[in-house]
Amino acid sequence: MTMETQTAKILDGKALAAKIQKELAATITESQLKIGRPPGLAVLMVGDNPASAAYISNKERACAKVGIASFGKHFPTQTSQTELEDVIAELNQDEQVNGILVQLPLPKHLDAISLLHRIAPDKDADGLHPVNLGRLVRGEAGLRSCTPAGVIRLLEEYKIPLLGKQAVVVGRSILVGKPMALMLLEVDATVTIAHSRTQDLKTITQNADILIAAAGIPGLITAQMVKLGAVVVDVGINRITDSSGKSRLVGDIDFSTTAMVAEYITPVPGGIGPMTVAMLLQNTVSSYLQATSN
Ligand SMILES: Nc1nc2c(c(=O)[nH]1)N[C@@H](CN(C=O)c1ccc(C(=O)N[C@@H](CCC(=O)O)C(=O)O)cc1)CN2
Repeated sequence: MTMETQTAKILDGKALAAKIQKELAATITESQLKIGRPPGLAVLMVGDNPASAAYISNKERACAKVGIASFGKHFPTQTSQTELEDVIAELNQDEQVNGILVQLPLPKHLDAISLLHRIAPDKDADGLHPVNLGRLVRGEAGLRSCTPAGVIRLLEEYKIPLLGKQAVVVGRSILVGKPMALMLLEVDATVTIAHSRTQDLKTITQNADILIAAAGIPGLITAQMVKLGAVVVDVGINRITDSSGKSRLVGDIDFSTTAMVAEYITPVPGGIGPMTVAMLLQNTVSSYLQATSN
């Protein structure tokens, strides 16, 4: 009896993120000689969500690697909206700080959207301010949301054709799904957004040349839902505990079965997660170069 094995090629986000970080480090070394200081990124975290704390130390390590000064600001869970707004107002004025991000999710009593509105659009390292989202809608230059920008950059690196292709995005969050759909439109894909209320998801995903799963549901997409030869991108990052009691990361795509039908697939971990961090560093460096260009 022969065992069926993976046939899809891997879209290696970890390797591409390392390459981008190397390029950014070179840019920073060169620019710093003229500018006299490094780029700065402020990361605001509220509360003690262990996953958020891990993602932040990941971002801080990446900053240190490329030469970005990171200013971590950790606040207790009960911090008020006004206190955070005041901190953001100070950071907006601080010349050492070129990028500001608020780690999500926030504790329930805080209004994340209105905090994001307070970040100066040109320091919006996560690309989630309405001005930057508006620029994306209009196809203008601006800071792009990190995860979807990472998806596009990875597809471009592997020269995956997007023009005229049927792209399906499963998920409609402001962090990923909606900006992802707009970025796919920017490169002339034909885009469908599916979500939790979509009827007959399988019929829609089976039509996708490019399938982006960003629903936050472990294993939502199985091989039966994927067209033969499709390009499958997994944005989900879900920590699950398996039957042996071990905790591990899985995506929204059932990797082992889907890899038998797809042409390309992203792994979790090692796919879009590292690309998100690389795009955050890239946004911070572009804000720095823009702010110091006069
Ligand atoms: N303000 C933001 N909050 C959140 C974002 C975001 O982009 N901006 N995205 C996620 C979390 N996130 C970044 O903040 C993030 C998650 C995971 C990774 C990553 O590199 N994951 C690795 C695996 C790491 C592990 O072993 O745990 C991988 O996929 O290879 C990067 C960024 C929610 N909040």
